Amino acid sequence: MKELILNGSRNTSRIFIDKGLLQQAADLCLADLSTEDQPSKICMISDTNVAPVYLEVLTEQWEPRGFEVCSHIITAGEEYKTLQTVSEIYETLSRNQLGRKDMIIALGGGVIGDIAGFAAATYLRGIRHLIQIPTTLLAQVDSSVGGKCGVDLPTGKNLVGAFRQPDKVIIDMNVLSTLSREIFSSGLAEVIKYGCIWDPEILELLSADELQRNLEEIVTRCVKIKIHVVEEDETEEGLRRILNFGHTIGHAVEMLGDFTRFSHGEAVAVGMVAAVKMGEAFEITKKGTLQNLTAVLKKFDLPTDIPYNRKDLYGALLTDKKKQGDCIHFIHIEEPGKTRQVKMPVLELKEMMKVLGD
Ligand SMILES: NC(=O)c1ccc[n+]([C@@H]2O[C@H](COP(=O)([O-])OP(=O)(O)OC[C@H]3O[C@@H](n4cnc5c(N)ncnc54)[C@H](O)[C@@H]3O)[C@@H](O)[C@H]2O)c1
Ligand SMILES: O=C(O)C(=O)C[C@@H](O)[C@H](O)[C@H](O)COP(=O)(O)O
Ligand SMILES: [Zn+2]
Repeated sequence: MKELILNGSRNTSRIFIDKGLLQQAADLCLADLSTEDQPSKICMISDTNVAPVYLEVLTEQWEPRGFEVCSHIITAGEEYKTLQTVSEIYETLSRNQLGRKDMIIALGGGVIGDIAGFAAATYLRGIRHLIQIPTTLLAQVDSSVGGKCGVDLPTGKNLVGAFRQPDKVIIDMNVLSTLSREIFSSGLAEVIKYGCIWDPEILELLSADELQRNLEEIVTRCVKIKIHVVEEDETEEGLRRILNFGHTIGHAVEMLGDFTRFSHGEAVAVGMVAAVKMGEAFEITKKGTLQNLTAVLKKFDLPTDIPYNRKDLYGALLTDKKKQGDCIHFIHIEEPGKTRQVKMPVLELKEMMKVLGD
C-alpha cells in the first residue's frame, strides 16, 4: 500500500492507494486516532449507483466495532449537486444526532465527494472527521484530494463551497472495475489535463493497450501532482489555478447543458481543446499541440468539438470564479508540461474566442 501525505494549513490528509482497501477501510479511518479522538457516530454519504454495490462492505466493518452508523443516499447525477441536497444531508445528520467529533464518509464519485465535503465543512460549523473514498477514476485522480468541495447554482458550477482537506483518502483501485467505459473515460480527461499541465509522461502511460497495467501508476502520479500544487497554494491564489486548465470553457459547457448533457470530464475535454486552439492561434501554444491533444481525447471517445455557439459560451463564463472585476485568469499551455497563466480583460478573451468559430 502506498501512503502519500498532503500537509494542508489546517489539517493533514493521509492518502492510501492500493487494491482491496475498501475491505480495510474502517481500520484506515481509525488509524492514528486516540480513543479520545475517535468518533462515536458515522454517516456514510453515497449515491444510488454506488451504494448498492459498495456500501454494505463498509457498513459491516463499523457495527461490530461498536460505532453507530447511518447513511444518506443521493440520486446519482450532477444535477443533484445542489444546496437542496446538502440541506437534506443536514437533516439526516441532525436527525441522527451527529456531533462535532463524529465522522462523515464520502463513498462515490466527485459529485458525492464535493457534496459530502461541503456538508462536513459546514454542519455544526465543521465536523471533525472527513474521509473520502473515491469510486470513479476522476475522483481518485482529482476531486478527492485537495479539499475543494461545494455545489452548483443554476448560474454556474461550484459557486458555493469551501476548502476542507479530508483527513484520509482511501483509493481502492478495485472499485474502478464496475465503471462504465464512458465514466472511466470522463476521468481520463482530468488525467490528460495533468499530462498537459505538468507531466507529459502521463500521456505516454495512456497508450491504450497498456492502460490497465499502468493505471495505479497513473493515479499515483496525478495525486502526487495535486498534492504538490495544493501544498504550494491551497486556496488558489496562484499556482493552483493551473488545475483549472480547460475548465473556463468546460464549466460553461456543463452549465449550458443544464449539468446533464455533458459529464464534467467531457466538458473539460472540450474546454482543453478550446484553450489549445486559442493558444495556437495567438502563438502561446506550440503548433501541433492541438492535433496531439485531439488525438488522445478521441482515442478515449472524449468529445473535441465545441457544442455551443461562442456568444452563449462567453455569456456562461462570466460567472466563473476565476473572473475578478473585468478580468479573468485564463490557463494556457505553451506545450505539454508547461503552463502560462494570463490575467486578461474578459473582452480580450471574447476576441480570442473568435478563433473557435461561431
Ligand atoms: N473538488 C475537486 O477538486 C473536483 C475536481 C474534479 C471534479 N470535481 C467534480 O466532480 C464531479 C464529477 O465527478 P465524477 O466524474 O466522479 O462524477 P459522479 O460522481 O457523478 O460519478 C459518475 C457516475 O458514476 C457512478 N459511479 C461512481 N462510482 C462508480 C463505480 N465504482 N462503479 C459504477 N458506477 C460508479 C456514479 O453513480 C455516477 O452515476 C463534478 O461535479 C466535478 O465538478 C471536483
Ligand atoms: O482542485 C482544483 O483546484 C481544481 O481546479 C480541480 C478541477 O479539476 C475541479 O474541477 C474543480 O472542482 C474546479 O474548481 P473551481 O474552483 O473552478 O470550481
Ligand atoms: Zn475538473
